[in-house]
Amino acid sequence: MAAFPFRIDARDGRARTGMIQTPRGEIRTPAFMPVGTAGTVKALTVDQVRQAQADIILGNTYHLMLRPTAERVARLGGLHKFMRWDGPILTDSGGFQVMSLSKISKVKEEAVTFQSHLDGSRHVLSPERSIEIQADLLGSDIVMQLDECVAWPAEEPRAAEGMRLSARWAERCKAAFGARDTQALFGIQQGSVYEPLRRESAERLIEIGFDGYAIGGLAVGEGHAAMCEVLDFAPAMLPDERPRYLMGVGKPIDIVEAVARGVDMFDCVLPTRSGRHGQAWTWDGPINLKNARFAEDEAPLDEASPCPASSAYSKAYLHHLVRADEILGQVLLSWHNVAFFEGLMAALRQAIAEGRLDAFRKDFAARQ
Ligand SMILES: CNc1nc2c(CC[C@H]3O[C@@H](OC)[C@@H]4OC(C)(C)O[C@@H]43)c3nc(N)[nH]c(=O)c3cc2[nH]1
Repeated sequence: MAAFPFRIDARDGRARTGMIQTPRGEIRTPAFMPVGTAGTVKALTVDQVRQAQADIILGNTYHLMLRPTAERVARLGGLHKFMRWDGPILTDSGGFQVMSLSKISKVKEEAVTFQSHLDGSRHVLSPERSIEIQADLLGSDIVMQLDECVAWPAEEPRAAEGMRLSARWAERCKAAFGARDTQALFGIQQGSVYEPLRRESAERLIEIGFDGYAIGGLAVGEGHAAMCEVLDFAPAMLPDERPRYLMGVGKPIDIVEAVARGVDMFDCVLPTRSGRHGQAWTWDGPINLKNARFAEDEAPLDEASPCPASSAYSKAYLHHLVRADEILGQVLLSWHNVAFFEGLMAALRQAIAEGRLDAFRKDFAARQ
Protein backbone atom coordinates (compact mmCIF):
# COMPACT_ATOMS: atom_id res chain seq x y z
CA MET A 1 0.00 0.00 0.00
CA ALA A 2 1.45 3.33 -1.01
CA ALA A 3 1.14 6.19 1.42
CA PHE A 4 1.43 8.85 -1.31
CA PRO A 5 3.60 11.67 0.10
CA PHE A 6 1.34 14.41 1.53
CA ARG A 7 3.18 17.70 2.12
CA ILE A 8 1.46 20.31 4.30
CA ASP A 9 2.90 23.70 3.32
CA ALA A 10 0.85 25.99 5.58
CA ARG A 11 -1.80 25.91 8.26
CA ASP A 12 -4.41 28.47 9.37
CA GLY A 13 -6.31 27.27 12.42
CA ARG A 14 -7.39 23.71 11.60
CA ALA A 15 -7.16 24.32 7.84
CA ARG A 16 -4.14 23.07 5.86
CA THR A 17 -2.85 23.63 2.35
CA GLY A 18 -0.37 21.38 0.60
CA MET A 19 0.12 18.76 -2.07
CA ILE A 20 -0.39 15.00 -2.51
CA GLN A 21 2.25 13.42 -4.76
CA THR A 22 0.89 10.56 -6.90
CA PRO A 23 2.57 8.55 -9.70
CA ARG A 24 0.23 10.28 -12.18
CA GLY A 25 0.74 13.83 -10.93
CA GLU A 26 0.33 16.23 -8.04
CA ILE A 27 -2.93 17.08 -6.25
CA ARG A 28 -3.02 20.60 -4.78
CA THR A 29 -4.97 20.64 -1.51
CA PRO A 30 -7.57 21.63 -0.50
CA ALA A 31 -8.70 19.92 -3.72
CA PHE A 32 -12.00 19.66 -5.59
CA MET A 33 -12.46 16.47 -7.65
CA PRO A 34 -14.96 16.76 -10.54
CA VAL A 35 -17.18 13.69 -10.70
CA GLY A 36 -16.73 11.45 -13.73
CA THR A 37 -19.15 8.73 -12.65
CA ALA A 38 -19.41 6.64 -15.84
CA GLY A 39 -16.01 7.47 -17.30
CA THR A 40 -16.87 11.02 -18.27
CA VAL A 41 -17.16 14.33 -16.47
CA LYS A 42 -20.56 14.92 -18.02
CA ALA A 43 -20.58 17.23 -21.09
CA LEU A 44 -16.85 17.99 -20.87
CA THR A 45 -13.78 16.67 -22.67
CA VAL A 46 -10.81 15.76 -20.48
CA ASP A 47 -8.96 18.74 -22.02
CA GLN A 48 -11.64 21.11 -20.77
CA VAL A 49 -11.50 19.47 -17.31
CA ARG A 50 -7.72 19.91 -17.26
CA GLN A 51 -8.00 23.53 -18.48
CA ALA A 52 -10.45 24.17 -15.63
CA GLN A 53 -7.51 23.33 -13.33
CA ALA A 54 -8.75 20.00 -11.95
CA ASP A 55 -5.83 17.82 -10.78
CA ILE A 56 -7.86 14.64 -10.15
CA ILE A 57 -11.27 13.27 -11.15
CA LEU A 58 -13.66 10.67 -9.75
CA GLY A 59 -14.81 7.42 -11.28
CA ASN A 60 -17.23 4.90 -9.88
CA THR A 61 -17.28 1.16 -9.39
CA TYR A 62 -21.07 0.83 -9.43
CA HIS A 63 -21.69 2.51 -12.76
CA LEU A 64 -18.69 1.07 -14.62
CA MET A 65 -19.23 -2.50 -13.38
CA LEU A 66 -22.73 -2.38 -14.86
CA ARG A 67 -21.76 -0.62 -18.08
CA PRO A 68 -19.46 -1.27 -19.97
CA THR A 69 -18.31 -3.73 -17.18
CA ALA A 70 -15.00 -3.44 -15.41
CA GLU A 71 -13.60 -6.40 -17.37
CA ARG A 72 -14.18 -4.59 -20.66
CA VAL A 73 -12.49 -1.42 -19.36
CA ALA A 74 -9.55 -3.61 -18.30
CA ARG A 75 -9.37 -5.28 -21.74
CA LEU A 76 -9.27 -1.79 -23.26
CA GLY A 77 -6.30 -0.77 -21.12
CA GLY A 78 -7.90 0.56 -17.96
CA LEU A 79 -9.92 3.68 -17.12
CA HIS A 80 -7.17 6.26 -17.73
CA LYS A 81 -6.51 5.01 -21.28
CA PHE A 82 -10.20 4.41 -21.97
CA MET A 83 -11.21 8.01 -21.16
CA ARG A 84 -7.86 9.65 -22.04
CA TRP A 85 -7.37 11.21 -18.59
CA ASP A 86 -3.67 11.01 -17.66
CA GLY A 87 -3.92 12.51 -14.17
CA PRO A 88 -4.88 10.75 -10.93
CA ILE A 89 -8.30 9.10 -10.64
CA LEU A 90 -10.10 8.33 -7.35
CA THR A 91 -12.83 5.72 -7.57
CA ASP A 92 -15.66 5.29 -5.11
CA SER A 93 -16.25 1.71 -4.01
CA GLY A 94 -19.88 1.47 -5.10
CA GLY A 95 -21.59 0.90 -1.75
CA PHE A 96 -23.20 4.31 -1.65
CA GLN A 97 -24.50 4.05 -5.21
CA VAL A 98 -25.88 0.55 -4.67
CA MET A 99 -27.96 1.91 -1.79
CA SER A 100 -29.02 5.06 -3.63
CA LEU A 101 -29.43 3.84 -7.21
CA SER A 102 -29.97 0.11 -7.51
CA LYS A 103 -33.23 -1.79 -7.08
CA ILE A 104 -33.70 -4.43 -4.37
CA SER A 105 -30.29 -4.29 -2.77
CA LYS A 106 -29.48 -6.51 0.21
CA VAL A 107 -26.59 -5.84 2.58
CA LYS A 108 -25.09 -8.97 4.17
CA GLU A 109 -21.84 -9.52 6.09
CA GLU A 110 -20.32 -11.23 3.06
CA ALA A 111 -21.36 -8.73 0.38
CA VAL A 112 -24.04 -6.46 -1.06
CA THR A 113 -26.29 -8.09 -3.65
CA PHE A 114 -28.37 -5.88 -5.93
CA GLN A 115 -30.20 -5.59 -9.20
CA SER A 116 -28.92 -3.20 -11.84
CA HIS A 117 -31.00 -0.02 -12.23
CA LEU A 118 -30.28 -0.37 -15.97
CA ASP A 119 -31.56 -3.86 -16.82
CA GLY A 120 -32.41 -5.58 -13.55
CA SER A 121 -29.46 -7.98 -13.82
CA ARG A 122 -28.23 -9.34 -10.50
CA HIS A 123 -24.81 -8.40 -9.11
CA VAL A 124 -22.68 -9.06 -6.03
CA LEU A 125 -20.32 -6.47 -4.57
CA SER A 126 -18.07 -7.76 -1.80
CA PRO A 127 -15.13 -5.85 -0.30
CA GLU A 128 -12.79 -8.10 -2.27
CA ARG A 129 -14.71 -7.63 -5.55
CA SER A 130 -14.78 -3.83 -5.09
CA ILE A 131 -11.00 -3.75 -4.61
CA GLU A 132 -10.50 -6.00 -7.65
CA ILE A 133 -12.67 -3.71 -9.80
CA GLN A 134 -11.04 -0.48 -8.63
CA ALA A 135 -7.39 -1.49 -8.32
CA ASP A 136 -6.97 -4.27 -10.93
CA LEU A 137 -9.61 -3.65 -13.60
CA LEU A 138 -10.16 0.12 -13.65
CA GLY A 139 -6.61 0.87 -12.48
CA SER A 140 -7.61 3.66 -10.09
CA ASP A 141 -4.89 5.62 -8.27
CA ILE A 142 -6.88 6.16 -5.06
CA VAL A 143 -9.16 3.28 -4.09
CA MET A 144 -12.00 3.63 -1.55
CA GLN A 145 -12.95 0.84 0.83
CA LEU A 146 -16.40 -0.69 0.45
CA ASP A 147 -18.57 0.73 3.19
CA GLU A 148 -22.20 1.02 4.23
CA CYS A 149 -23.44 4.60 4.24
CA VAL A 150 -26.44 4.48 6.57
CA ALA A 151 -29.37 6.69 5.51
CA TRP A 152 -30.01 9.86 7.54
CA PRO A 153 -31.52 10.24 10.07
CA ALA A 154 -30.33 7.07 11.78
CA GLU A 155 -30.89 6.01 15.37
CA GLU A 156 -27.62 5.35 17.22
CA PRO A 157 -27.94 1.52 17.22
CA ARG A 158 -28.48 1.47 13.45
CA ALA A 159 -25.59 3.90 12.90
CA ALA A 160 -23.38 1.73 15.12
CA GLU A 161 -24.32 -1.40 13.17
CA GLY A 162 -23.44 0.22 9.83
CA MET A 163 -20.22 1.71 11.18
CA ARG A 164 -19.05 -1.64 12.56
CA LEU A 165 -19.89 -3.46 9.32
CA SER A 166 -17.89 -0.82 7.46
CA ALA A 167 -14.98 -1.33 9.88
CA ARG A 168 -15.02 -5.09 9.26
CA TRP A 169 -15.16 -4.45 5.50
CA ALA A 170 -12.24 -2.01 5.90
CA GLU A 171 -10.16 -4.89 7.28
CA ARG A 172 -11.10 -7.11 4.33
CA CYS A 173 -10.39 -4.32 1.82
CA LYS A 174 -6.94 -3.75 3.30
CA ALA A 175 -6.19 -7.49 3.07
CA ALA A 176 -7.46 -7.70 -0.52
CA PHE A 177 -5.53 -4.55 -1.53
CA GLY A 178 -2.26 -5.99 -0.27
CA ALA A 179 1.11 -4.33 -0.67
CA ARG A 180 0.64 -2.36 -3.89
CA ASP A 181 3.09 0.52 -4.05
CA THR A 182 1.72 2.62 -6.89
CA GLN A 183 -1.87 2.88 -5.68
CA ALA A 184 -3.40 4.19 -2.42
CA LEU A 185 -6.25 2.84 -0.31
CA PHE A 186 -8.48 5.13 1.78
CA GLY A 187 -10.64 4.07 4.70
CA ILE A 188 -14.06 5.69 5.28
CA GLN A 189 -15.19 6.91 8.71
CA GLN A 190 -18.86 6.30 9.47
CA GLY A 191 -21.00 6.82 12.57
CA SER A 192 -23.62 9.31 11.39
CA VAL A 193 -23.88 12.32 13.76
CA TYR A 194 -22.76 10.45 16.90
CA GLU A 195 -19.38 11.51 18.36
CA PRO A 196 -18.64 8.22 20.19
CA LEU A 197 -19.35 6.23 17.01
CA ARG A 198 -17.21 8.56 14.88
CA ARG A 199 -14.40 8.07 17.43
CA GLU A 200 -14.73 4.27 17.44
CA SER A 201 -14.74 4.29 13.62
CA ALA A 202 -11.62 6.48 13.46
CA GLU A 203 -9.79 4.32 16.00
CA ARG A 204 -10.60 1.12 14.11
CA LEU A 205 -9.49 2.60 10.77
CA ILE A 206 -6.23 3.92 12.24
CA GLU A 207 -5.58 0.50 13.80
CA ILE A 208 -5.91 -1.08 10.34
CA GLY A 209 -3.88 1.73 8.72
CA PHE A 210 -4.79 3.58 5.50
CA ASP A 211 -3.11 6.01 3.09
CA GLY A 212 -5.91 8.52 3.59
CA TYR A 213 -9.17 8.80 5.49
CA ALA A 214 -12.59 9.78 4.16
CA ILE A 215 -15.47 11.14 6.18
CA GLY A 216 -18.52 9.27 4.93
CA GLY A 217 -22.15 9.34 5.94
CA LEU A 218 -22.57 13.09 5.47
CA ALA A 219 -24.23 15.18 2.75
CA VAL A 220 -27.10 12.71 2.96
CA GLY A 221 -29.82 15.22 3.82
CA GLU A 222 -28.71 16.40 7.25
CA GLY A 223 -28.21 19.98 6.02
CA HIS A 224 -25.36 22.46 6.36
CA ALA A 225 -25.61 23.17 10.10
CA ALA A 226 -25.79 19.52 11.18
CA MET A 227 -22.91 18.66 8.83
CA CYS A 228 -20.77 21.42 10.34
CA GLU A 229 -21.58 20.18 13.85
CA VAL A 230 -20.17 16.75 12.94
CA LEU A 231 -17.18 18.41 11.26
CA ASP A 232 -16.51 20.27 14.52
CA PHE A 233 -15.19 16.94 15.88
CA ALA A 234 -14.88 14.27 13.15
CA PRO A 235 -11.89 15.41 11.02
CA ALA A 236 -9.69 15.95 14.07
CA MET A 237 -10.17 12.28 15.00
CA LEU A 238 -8.35 11.28 11.80
CA PRO A 239 -4.53 11.32 11.45
CA ASP A 240 -3.24 14.85 10.99
CA GLU A 241 -0.50 13.83 8.58
CA ARG A 242 -2.77 12.01 6.10
CA PRO A 243 -5.30 13.47 3.62
CA ARG A 244 -8.91 13.83 4.81
CA TYR A 245 -11.66 13.50 2.15
CA LEU A 246 -15.27 14.60 2.78
CA MET A 247 -17.38 12.51 0.38
CA GLY A 248 -20.04 14.08 -1.80
CA VAL A 249 -19.54 17.66 -0.59
CA GLY A 250 -20.74 20.07 -1.74
CA LYS A 251 -22.07 23.55 -2.22
CA PRO A 252 -19.34 26.25 -2.16
CA ILE A 253 -20.31 27.35 1.37
CA ASP A 254 -20.11 23.71 2.55
CA ILE A 255 -16.60 23.40 1.10
CA VAL A 256 -15.38 26.66 2.67
CA GLU A 257 -16.65 25.67 6.13
CA ALA A 258 -15.28 22.12 5.84
CA VAL A 259 -11.83 23.39 4.78
CA ALA A 260 -11.81 25.56 7.90
CA ARG A 261 -12.45 22.37 9.95
CA GLY A 262 -9.48 20.48 8.48
CA VAL A 263 -10.79 18.73 5.34
CA ASP A 264 -8.42 18.42 2.34
CA MET A 265 -10.42 16.76 -0.51
CA PHE A 266 -13.95 17.11 -1.90
CA ASP A 267 -16.13 15.67 -4.66
CA CYS A 268 -19.58 16.69 -5.77
CA VAL A 269 -21.80 16.36 -8.85
CA LEU A 270 -23.13 19.89 -8.25
CA PRO A 271 -21.01 21.91 -10.74
CA THR A 272 -21.82 19.64 -13.69
CA ARG A 273 -25.36 18.67 -12.64
CA SER A 274 -26.42 22.29 -11.97
CA GLY A 275 -24.67 23.43 -15.17
CA ARG A 276 -26.82 21.05 -17.20
CA HIS A 277 -29.87 22.75 -15.69
CA GLY A 278 -28.86 26.33 -16.54
CA GLN A 279 -27.29 27.26 -13.19
CA ALA A 280 -23.98 29.13 -12.97
CA TRP A 281 -22.05 29.51 -9.71
CA THR A 282 -20.49 32.94 -9.08
CA TRP A 283 -18.68 34.75 -6.26
CA ASP A 284 -22.05 36.33 -5.47
CA GLY A 285 -23.98 33.06 -5.32
CA PRO A 286 -25.68 30.95 -7.99
CA ILE A 287 -27.73 32.43 -10.86
CA ASN A 288 -29.94 30.71 -13.41
CA LEU A 289 -29.27 31.80 -16.99
CA LYS A 290 -32.83 30.92 -17.98
CA ASN A 291 -33.91 34.10 -16.18
CA ALA A 292 -35.17 36.87 -18.53
CA ARG A 293 -32.89 39.46 -16.88
CA PHE A 294 -29.96 37.96 -18.78
CA ALA A 295 -31.59 38.15 -22.23
CA GLU A 296 -29.47 41.15 -23.31
CA ASP A 297 -26.72 41.09 -20.70
CA GLU A 298 -23.55 41.36 -22.77
CA ALA A 299 -21.19 40.79 -19.83
CA PRO A 300 -19.58 37.34 -19.39
CA LEU A 301 -20.02 35.32 -16.20
CA ASP A 302 -16.54 36.23 -14.95
CA GLU A 303 -14.24 38.27 -17.19
CA ALA A 304 -11.29 37.69 -14.83
CA SER A 305 -11.51 33.91 -15.27
CA PRO A 306 -8.94 32.01 -17.41
CA CYS A 307 -11.77 29.67 -18.49
CA PRO A 308 -13.26 30.66 -21.90
CA ALA A 309 -16.73 29.54 -20.77
CA SER A 310 -16.54 32.12 -17.96
CA SER A 311 -14.87 35.02 -19.78
CA ALA A 312 -15.49 34.75 -23.55
CA TYR A 313 -19.26 34.29 -23.83
CA SER A 314 -21.97 36.83 -22.93
CA LYS A 315 -24.68 35.91 -20.47
CA ALA A 316 -27.12 36.88 -23.23
CA TYR A 317 -25.72 34.11 -25.41
CA LEU A 318 -25.80 31.61 -22.54
CA HIS A 319 -29.38 32.67 -21.82
CA HIS A 320 -30.28 31.97 -25.45
CA LEU A 321 -28.59 28.55 -25.40
CA VAL A 322 -30.35 27.54 -22.20
CA ARG A 323 -33.74 28.78 -23.40
CA ALA A 324 -33.22 26.90 -26.71
CA ASP A 325 -32.05 23.81 -24.79
CA GLU A 326 -28.90 23.77 -26.93
CA ILE A 327 -26.22 21.20 -25.95
CA LEU A 328 -23.57 23.95 -26.00
CA GLY A 329 -25.36 25.65 -23.10
CA GLN A 330 -24.86 22.54 -20.95
CA VAL A 331 -21.23 22.30 -22.05
CA LEU A 332 -20.33 25.93 -21.35
CA LEU A 333 -22.12 26.12 -17.98
CA SER A 334 -20.63 22.79 -16.81
CA TRP A 335 -17.20 24.03 -17.86
CA HIS A 336 -17.68 27.39 -16.13
CA ASN A 337 -18.91 25.73 -12.93
CA VAL A 338 -16.00 23.27 -12.71
CA ALA A 339 -13.62 26.19 -13.29
CA PHE A 340 -15.43 28.20 -10.60
CA PHE A 341 -15.13 25.36 -8.04
CA GLU A 342 -11.42 24.98 -8.88
CA GLY A 343 -11.03 28.75 -8.58
CA LEU A 344 -12.65 28.60 -5.14
CA MET A 345 -10.11 25.92 -4.10
CA ALA A 346 -7.23 28.05 -5.42
CA ALA A 347 -8.53 31.05 -3.42
CA LEU A 348 -8.83 28.88 -0.29
CA ARG A 349 -5.26 27.54 -0.73
CA GLN A 350 -4.02 31.14 -1.09
CA ALA A 351 -5.99 32.37 1.94
CA ILE A 352 -4.59 29.57 4.12
CA ALA A 353 -1.04 30.20 2.86
CA GLU A 354 -1.41 33.89 3.78
CA GLY A 355 -3.10 33.21 7.15
CA ARG A 356 -6.31 35.06 6.27
CA LEU A 357 -8.85 32.22 6.03
CA ASP A 358 -11.20 33.75 8.63
CA ALA A 359 -11.48 37.00 6.66
CA PHE A 360 -12.04 34.97 3.47
CA ARG A 361 -14.80 32.91 5.13
CA LYS A 362 -16.64 35.98 6.43
CA ASP A 363 -16.41 37.78 3.08
CA PHE A 364 -17.48 34.68 1.14
CA ALA A 365 -20.49 33.97 3.37
CA ALA A 366 -21.61 37.60 3.12
CA ARG A 367 -21.65 37.43 -0.70
CA GLN A 368 -23.58 34.13 -1.09
C1 LIG B 1 -23.72 13.60 -2.27
N1 LIG B 1 -23.54 13.19 -0.92
C2 LIG B 1 -22.79 12.10 -0.65
N2 LIG B 1 -22.14 11.36 -1.58
C3 LIG B 1 -21.54 10.35 -0.87
C4 LIG B 1 -20.77 9.28 -1.31
C5 LIG B 1 -20.58 9.05 -2.77
C6 LIG B 1 -19.82 9.98 -3.49
C7 LIG B 1 -20.15 9.48 -4.86
O1 LIG B 1 -21.46 9.83 -5.24
C8 LIG B 1 -21.44 10.89 -6.16
O2 LIG B 1 -21.80 12.09 -5.48
C9 LIG B 1 -23.21 12.13 -5.31
C10 LIG B 1 -20.03 10.94 -6.64
O3 LIG B 1 -20.04 10.49 -7.95
C11 LIG B 1 -19.60 9.13 -7.99
C12 LIG B 1 -18.45 9.02 -8.93
C13 LIG B 1 -20.78 8.26 -8.30
O4 LIG B 1 -19.10 8.81 -6.71
C14 LIG B 1 -19.26 9.92 -5.87
C15 LIG B 1 -20.31 8.31 -0.38
N3 LIG B 1 -19.58 7.24 -0.83
C16 LIG B 1 -19.20 6.29 0.07
N4 LIG B 1 -18.48 5.22 -0.35
N5 LIG B 1 -19.49 6.38 1.40
C17 LIG B 1 -20.17 7.44 1.91
O5 LIG B 1 -20.46 7.46 3.14
C18 LIG B 1 -20.62 8.47 0.99
C19 LIG B 1 -21.36 9.57 1.44
C20 LIG B 1 -21.83 10.51 0.50
N6 LIG B 1 -22.60 11.62 0.61
